[in-house]
Amino acid sequence: MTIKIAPSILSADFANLGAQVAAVEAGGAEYLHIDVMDGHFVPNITIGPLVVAALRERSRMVFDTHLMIEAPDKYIPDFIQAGSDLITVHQEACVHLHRTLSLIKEKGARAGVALNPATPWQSLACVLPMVDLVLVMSVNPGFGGQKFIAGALPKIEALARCRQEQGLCFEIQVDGGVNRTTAPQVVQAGADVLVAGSALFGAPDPQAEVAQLRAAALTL
Ligand SMILES: O=C(CO)[C@@H](O)[C@H](O)COP(=O)(O)O
Ligand SMILES: [Fe+2]
Repeated sequence: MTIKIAPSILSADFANLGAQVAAVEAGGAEYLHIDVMDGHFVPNITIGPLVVAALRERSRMVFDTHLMIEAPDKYIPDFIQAGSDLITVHQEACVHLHRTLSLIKEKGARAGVALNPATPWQSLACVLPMVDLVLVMSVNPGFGGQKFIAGALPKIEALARCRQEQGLCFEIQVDGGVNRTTAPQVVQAGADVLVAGSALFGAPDPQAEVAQLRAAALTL
């Protein structure tokens, strides 16, 4: 079994962002998870396209941009232009989800959709064939360092089952409270991509911690 590790820069030292990103890339992380917050959809404000463009000069990782913003269509082209490979929008923030996912693909990126802990996976039934990734939030979005919500596990299992039954190929990503203890649970449930912020950037050696987290996740 293979999984991908997606360090969330929300928990990085922003005064040393280039070095922190280089460390997790050297540690073998496949995706760089970039949390974009607008102070409306979630009660926090973070990163814009300028930061994505600056990091793009320094990294070859897949840039995985998690948009926690209202009306995302307005900013999707800017984030893709800045170097995002994958754009994930929230189901709860999209009035016309099909249109938004189509826009991401038209602009040349992979399309993901995220679900808050209170949102049932069945709300995605009509768009699953067109998405590249489903992000299951295992905390309420807005902040790093929160406790894992175990209710995410049956949702991951149901999505993995649906994917198999329908012959679909989207990745299942889990975001929030993922650490050496919770990682094996989410992988057993069927997750392919693990986002980790505080567990990686809060570790004494973030570069080494990427491999430690991967090893722990695959301990079945
Ligand atoms: O999207 C979010 C939070 O809204 C996440 O990507 C967090 O940044 C994950 O942080 P940890 O829970 O791993 O510390
Ligand atoms: Fe995130």
